Amino acid sequence: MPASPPLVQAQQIVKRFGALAANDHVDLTVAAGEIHALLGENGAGKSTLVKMLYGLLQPDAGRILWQGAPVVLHGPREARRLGIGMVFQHFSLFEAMTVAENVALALDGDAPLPQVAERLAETSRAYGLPLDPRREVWQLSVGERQRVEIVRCLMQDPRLLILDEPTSVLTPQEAEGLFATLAKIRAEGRAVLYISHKLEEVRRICEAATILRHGKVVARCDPRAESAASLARMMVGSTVLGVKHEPTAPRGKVRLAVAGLSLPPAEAHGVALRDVSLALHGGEVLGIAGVAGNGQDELFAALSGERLAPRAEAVLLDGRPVGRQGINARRRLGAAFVPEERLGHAAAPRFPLSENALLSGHAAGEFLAGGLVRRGRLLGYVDEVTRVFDLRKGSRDPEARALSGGNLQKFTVGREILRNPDVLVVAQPTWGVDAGAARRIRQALLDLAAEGAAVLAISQDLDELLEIADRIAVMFHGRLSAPLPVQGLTQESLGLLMGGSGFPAEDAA
Ligand SMILES: Nc1ncnc2c1ncn2[C@@H]1O[C@H](COP(=O)(O)OP(=O)(O)OP(=O)(O)O)[C@@H](O)[C@H]1O
Repeated sequence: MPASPPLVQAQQIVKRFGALAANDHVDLTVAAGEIHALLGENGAGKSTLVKMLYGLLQPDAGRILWQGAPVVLHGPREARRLGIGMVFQHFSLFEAMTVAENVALALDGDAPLPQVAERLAETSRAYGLPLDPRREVWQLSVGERQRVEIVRCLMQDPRLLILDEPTSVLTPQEAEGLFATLAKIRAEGRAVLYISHKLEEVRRICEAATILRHGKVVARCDPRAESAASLARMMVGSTVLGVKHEPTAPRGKVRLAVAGLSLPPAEAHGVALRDVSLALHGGEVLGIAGVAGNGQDELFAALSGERLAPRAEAVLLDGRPVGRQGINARRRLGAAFVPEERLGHAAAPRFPLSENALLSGHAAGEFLAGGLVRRGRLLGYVDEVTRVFDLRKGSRDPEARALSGGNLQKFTVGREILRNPDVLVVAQPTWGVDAGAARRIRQALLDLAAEGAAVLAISQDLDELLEIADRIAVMFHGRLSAPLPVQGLTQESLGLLMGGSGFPAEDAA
């Protein structure tokens, strides 16, 4: 009996953006019942390839075979009809609508809402992805939003599920839940094409991998037989080293202080900040750990001035009370901020990088002369961020949305670090960047601190915090623990704190 053809094959796919070959004769084969990793540096061409498999982009050359037969996918609807589903890095949910309404909107067909809600509840139960169909999306944590996207995709009964960096914003526990779901999907004979920069998890859950570099396939392997280091080497083409860091006790003067800050939730179901205090010293990296949705976003907003404190003295920058001042005033005093969401919050998608640099730099008078924008300096600044953070992009000053996710992350972090701030508050500094770029960003944060700046890093990546922080504090239900020296901490001890141990009993209830 002839063997059945692979579920999907891409053969000699070429995709160009101007002069740049984002995919250069790429071959990829995914079998049914396989979790197949698609690996590569930021900008290697992974998203471009999967967008073609999902009908969002058309190849310039090459062909796609579905169960052995050539297909031309003019759009996602055609891809879905074949049995291809995709969950993107950037979510596409309407905040003001309920989970069920969002799902109903995306389904091809016009099933009545109660029926959709019922199927949704069934699917979420069957795959261990708990969701309440009646909740509005703005109330959901990042992890819950991703669940909505995955369940919505599964409701279309895909044979191939494409996941673009699904765990980059998940806690370890949420990621474990997702792996259990993927195991179930595989056991049903479905295939998963899995894009991730987290090489340890790729080794754990994937049985095949295709590795891209500069748009070309450079290797295929069984990740289970590799180490994270050997996978990184194949991706980057050279050995990726760790950062240089000797954690120390705080020595410099206090540059950022928060004193007894309480803030009601910004929205009906948001998190209240409760009596938060911290003192961040020059020369120090303070890590903030916590399960998503425990007040980290609210803390970021209060530190940046996007939300004002009730009292000016609740937030001090180099001793100056700034609690009642907005983000630009705080920038003028030497602070810089990198929010978690890079497209929409950290960067305006349709603005070129130069204008995005102006957006955060103008407050401190950078790039301006006599009220006019100094365009040459702005472009020079984009060039510098590009050089120092190794941005890969198709032109000198593209729109933010034309950058690959990881490259935009490098830009939004690099833009602030190169301003040499005295205080840097950064959320998820290496979200979605490859191993080499993560090392570069982490080292740059450490170098900034070594020069006397105070760095506060909010991150869900405990390995990252253990690598770069001098002290780590944990957020739970809007409270912040006392910071602990990193030397005595482990994943496990942090995990316990993140679950509420050591916090007042009424919080853990
Ligand atoms: N619409 C576009 N216009 C111009 N260039 C683009 C466009 N989309 C992607 N590119 C470029 O194509 C290259 C490949 O991008 P792609 O998003 O496929 O990379 P990736 O491997 O998914 O990266 P990451 O890990 O950062 O998500 C990048 O250099 C990117 O700047």
